[in-house]
Amino acid sequence: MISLNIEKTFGFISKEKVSAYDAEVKAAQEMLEKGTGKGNDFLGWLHLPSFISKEHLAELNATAKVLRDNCEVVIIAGIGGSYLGARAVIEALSNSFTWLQDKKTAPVMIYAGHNISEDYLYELTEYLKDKKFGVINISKSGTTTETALAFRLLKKQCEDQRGKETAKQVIVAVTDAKKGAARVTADKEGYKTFIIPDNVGGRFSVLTPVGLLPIAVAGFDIEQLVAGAADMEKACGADVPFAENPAAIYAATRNELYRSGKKIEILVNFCPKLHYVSEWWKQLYGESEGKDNKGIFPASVDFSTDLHSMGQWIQEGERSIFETVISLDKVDHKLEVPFDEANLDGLNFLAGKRVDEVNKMAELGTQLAHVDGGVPNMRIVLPSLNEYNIGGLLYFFEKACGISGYLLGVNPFNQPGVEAYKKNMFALLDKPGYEEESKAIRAKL
Ligand SMILES: O=P(O)(O)OC[C@H]1O[C@](O)(CO)[C@@H](O)[C@@H]1O
Repeated sequence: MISLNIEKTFGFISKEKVSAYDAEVKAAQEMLEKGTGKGNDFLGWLHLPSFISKEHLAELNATAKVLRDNCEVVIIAGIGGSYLGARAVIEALSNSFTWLQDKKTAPVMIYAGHNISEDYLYELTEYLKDKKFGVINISKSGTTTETALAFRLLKKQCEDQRGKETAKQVIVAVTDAKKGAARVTADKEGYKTFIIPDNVGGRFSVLTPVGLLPIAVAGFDIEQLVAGAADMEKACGADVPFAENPAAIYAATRNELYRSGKKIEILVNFCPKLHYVSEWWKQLYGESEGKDNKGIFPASVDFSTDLHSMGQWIQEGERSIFETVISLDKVDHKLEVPFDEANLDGLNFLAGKRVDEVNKMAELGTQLAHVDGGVPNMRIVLPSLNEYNIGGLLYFFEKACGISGYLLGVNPFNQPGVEAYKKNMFALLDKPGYEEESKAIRAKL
């Protein structure tokens, strides 16, 4: 299970002030538990891990098997919360070069419906031309343009290449129980469907079929993922005292840092497999807290890579940032730096050391340098990359986000601001029903 260390924030904020959040956090936990806070119709994620049944997981695994048995490639069509959680888990647990390996143990997983790039979609459809592929179409609203557009292309291509009957076996929809175009299409075509519960918002949906189905298709153990989340649900429960509750401490510390003028939180990893965990986290916190002209700006970096690009800014730029490091304790493989007689590169001081030891010293050196440079540092220790630990990490962030949003005084479960670009785009594209907006926006051009 993960652990949290906030010692390296205490040169910037006081331990006493963080501890003083106890009452506020209790109130936030109570609002979540009793459903008395803002956005209380979207609390379905709160006890989701402990409610997921064996039968539900078996049904997901059975559908995953159909896709695994019948597809060389599976496209996950979705955007935001409808793909980031799945991608975060799959990339964290996969071999870094999985798609280049000759011996495949699972279909190649490809993501679409998260951009509107013509080149991306053209190149994808070209690649798929000789592939037996399937699609998981994921959209809670069922009407998101990026996803709907990609799915329209993929559905046609799948039917053209594999025939309508096979296409029905290898296209699965994850969407609302009743409404939206994705639901209408799935019902009409007779696709297997999974429901995204009404009371679970997109960014909190990784432990629904939105995340679980693609993760199972990729060959990972969704029972262990859910078990890790369920144990974290207990560890972060409302009955767990503040000082022992990692979600409470994380939420309190980041809010105290924010109140002290640290407006940007940078999520850091030293393992590229965690890149999409950060992408998922950015949506979770960005959409939940960035409203009412408030909110910590969630940013992320992959170290040590980005130490050579963003390192300068972090070390010496405006002191409005803090870092939260996901520190991977145990790596999966062993690789030692070889001894070289000639030592032309001068690296013999590392000979015999594990590559991970070098990485760990880079991590420690960075933490000390950044703290010295005025950047408060929190550290989340992830024991190793497996389903159980990742499940726990995801739930930890979700729970802390719910608490943190209430500490900030916003509704953490809506995202009204996302509509502005959509309205303008539809007006510019002359979508029926947007006639007035079209006129108004053209007048501005
Ligand atoms: O699942 P949907 O409805 O396609 O939405 C995808 C994403 O788009 C948003 O609704 C923003 O428009 C996110 O909150 C969500 O995760």
